[in-house]
Amino acid sequence: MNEKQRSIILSSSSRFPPPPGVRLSYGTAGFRADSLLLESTVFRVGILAALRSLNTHSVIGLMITASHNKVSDNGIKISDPSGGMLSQDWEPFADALANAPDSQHLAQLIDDFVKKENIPLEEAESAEILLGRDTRPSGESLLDAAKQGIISIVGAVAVDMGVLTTPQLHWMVRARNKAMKATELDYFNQLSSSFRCLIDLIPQGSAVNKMNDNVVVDGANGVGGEKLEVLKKILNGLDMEIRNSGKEGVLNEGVGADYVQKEKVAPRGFGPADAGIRCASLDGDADRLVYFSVLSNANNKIDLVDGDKILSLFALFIKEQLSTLNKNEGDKENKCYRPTLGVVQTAYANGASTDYLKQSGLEIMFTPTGVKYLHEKAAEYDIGIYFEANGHGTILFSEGFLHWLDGRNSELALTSKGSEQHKAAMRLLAVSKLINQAVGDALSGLLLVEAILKHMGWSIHRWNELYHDLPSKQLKVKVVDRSVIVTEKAETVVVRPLGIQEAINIETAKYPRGRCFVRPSGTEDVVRVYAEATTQEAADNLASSIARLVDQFLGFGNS
Ligand SMILES: CC(=O)N[C@H]1[C@@H](OP(=O)(O)O)O[C@H](CO)[C@@H](O)[C@@H]1O
Ligand SMILES: [Mg+2]
Repeated sequence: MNEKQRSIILSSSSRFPPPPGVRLSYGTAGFRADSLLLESTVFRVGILAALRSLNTHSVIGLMITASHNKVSDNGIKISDPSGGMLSQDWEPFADALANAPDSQHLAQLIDDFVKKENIPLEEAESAEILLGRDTRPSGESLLDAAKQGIISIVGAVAVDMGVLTTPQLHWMVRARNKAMKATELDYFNQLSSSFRCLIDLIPQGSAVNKMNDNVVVDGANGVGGEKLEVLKKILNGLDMEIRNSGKEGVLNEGVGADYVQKEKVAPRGFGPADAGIRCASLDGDADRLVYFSVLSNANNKIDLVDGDKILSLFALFIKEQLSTLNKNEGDKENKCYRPTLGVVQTAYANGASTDYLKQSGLEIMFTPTGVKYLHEKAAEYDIGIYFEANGHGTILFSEGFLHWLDGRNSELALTSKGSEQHKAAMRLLAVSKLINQAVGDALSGLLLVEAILKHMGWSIHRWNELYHDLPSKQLKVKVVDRSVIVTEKAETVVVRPLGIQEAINIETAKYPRGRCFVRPSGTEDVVRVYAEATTQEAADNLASSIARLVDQFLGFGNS
């Protein structure tokens, strides 16, 4: 890099010194920490985003959020040109930048990296970064730090898109890079028109009643609730009530998808009066969605309808539409394209969901935890559906399949307009527009669930009855150094330290249908334990005994 560029980086970075003694890592979903520690990291990620934009000759996104974490935390993550997560081979550079001890080291790192990757710094006027933030109070000043980082690469442009959900920002980045309309209004219009299309295609006589019509949504006191209020105004055909939309109440405190899924209780603002009603919960940046219904016998207990069940509903619907589309076309090879359909889960998927999906004839793949892995795998199919149990997921359609489907749809419109086949083609096209192709999106996921339930004429109870979850339990164990745990087989087997897995196997074998695995968290300084068994008591006991084992092998020796 030239002297001018170098001196700009040196002087601007000296205004954002890193907090002493803090080591940050890009982790499962970007950098996350107490917001007071993040200014320097965010500034440096701004630089990285500008370099990434130059390197890919595309628009890059930068989102300031800590999702479901407490309001005093914040974080930053990057959207790649496709709208997906930052390419994993840049993560070590992100880590190195964030942890450079001073401006000199930082400038040197950048210089080395620019040379190594052949980044055309002299073309910086073509770098453009879209910035978004959630509703956290620290967001504004952190966004400013990110801007300072971006503009310290001479010529790079930062565009502040304001308060957004994480999936909205990813959607915009993807749309911009495909030269499509990319404003927030375009996003809302695409969602509402494709939703309307699915509603208009609902078979006559589907059992609809008032109870089935109404959905109540917990907005986690965050950006999702706020945006849903806007979407609701332009939506047609959905009776929706939004609570915890952030006007009062603290972000993620006793509310939101993470709380509902982990604690299995109703969020604040919901109670016995809601018994039987279909309810949904978003997380703090609206990329996760779970459903629930409040049980009448108090204690705020709920029936949880988690990401696995959303996945099952989507898979069922897609499979049904595909088989309708391909009906009677057995001998006409050219018309009958058999797209590959795959489902992607992690080890946290409830075993009952995996059994159900297998019995339904679906191909299931497992990846390690973290959307970046699931997304990558799902993209290998013509239609790839992925979900984490916690409610993050989406449906990906390959360009090739969409191209074929478009053609088939036009053909059917001419030869058999309004036929079942034609409707199936239109539904699949509408789903591909409704569901976010960049990342899991609670807003678009919610609309798709609502449309499918209406299509099937199902209540939340009917949906929940698809299969019965096996009782499960999750625990966290603090250990001395969680990075010593190395896992294989999509995190289901510990290969290091030696001996742990054998001990886990012996313990698990004591429980009928017992399943258990441990892995180091990518977002918290803990080891997570997951156990499943035929009764809640057995799952609890299995989880506790494995947690003790982990502590014996790796902990501080308290057990
Ligand atoms: C068990 C669990 O829910 N893990 C979450 C959590 O990751 P951990 O690596 O387990 O901390 O946060 C990730 C990012 O939000 C999410 O992708 C993942 O599913
Ligand atoms: Mg989130």
